[in-house]
Amino acid sequence: MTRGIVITGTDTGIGKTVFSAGLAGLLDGFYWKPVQSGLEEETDSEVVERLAGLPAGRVLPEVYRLREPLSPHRSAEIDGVAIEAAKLSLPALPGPLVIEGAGGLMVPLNRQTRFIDIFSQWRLPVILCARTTLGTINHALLSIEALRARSIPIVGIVFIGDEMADTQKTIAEFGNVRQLGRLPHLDPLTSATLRDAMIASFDLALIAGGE
Ligand SMILES: Nc1ncnc2c1ncn2[C@@H]1O[C@H](COP(=O)(O)OP(=O)(O)OP(=O)(O)O)[C@@H](O)[C@H]1O
Ligand SMILES: C[C@H](N)[C@H](N)CCCCCC(=O)O
Ligand SMILES: [Mg+2]
Repeated sequence: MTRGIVITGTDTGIGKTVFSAGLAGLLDGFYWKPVQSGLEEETDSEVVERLAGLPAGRVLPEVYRLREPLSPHRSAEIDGVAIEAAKLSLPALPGPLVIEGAGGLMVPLNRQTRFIDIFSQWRLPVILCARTTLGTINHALLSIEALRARSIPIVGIVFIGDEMADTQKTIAEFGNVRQLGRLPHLDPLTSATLRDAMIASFDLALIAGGE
């Protein structure tokens, strides 16, 4: 297993946190959301604590907790906080770490740095999460191109939602990426249904094997 894996996505609100919770649970690992914007609703770390089924202490504290549910750069400005990339250094841990960004790759942390710049420094393998609904081909292929332009290793793509066989195949072919699996919409979404769906939908060896 690699020491860490970055979960990014084509957009915000597509299911990165739910997939990250499932993956951290499956790996019996740790979860880290370094920058959380939006504190009024359940935070991503709290969602993972609820869904991953991990023992206490496996969800690391965020480095930045920003009040407004906006792009982190703006949320930080409103809170009077300057996000410093140097503070987002990788923690050393005794097990695999699942790291979630916020939104997609080009989301800014401040007026100079975007998530993709940090991912590029970390040099960790990345899993790209994508919706299956219309519009996703463009978002997914642009995201893959941006990762490749920076030589960021791509483990593969995870789809979230109802099966769209041609869409998934088209992205995998044009993007030259592996399809790691598809997490269906779960109702109810609980720790148990998520764990069962993760086991049924993903081959851990494929994910843990890296690029
Ligand atoms: N597989 C799923 N089954 C049921 N509901 C889901 C699933 N995936 C995501 N959701 C729901 O969709 C919403 C958005 O998901 P999630 O918070 O994981 O998105 P995200 O990509 O992490 O967003 P952000 O960019 O804010 O971190 C949540 O309400 C979540 O419970
Ligand atoms: C508030 C939201 N849930 C995320 N935490 C942040 C998403 C930032 C998206 C910015 C953008 O691409 O316009
Ligand atoms: Mg999230």
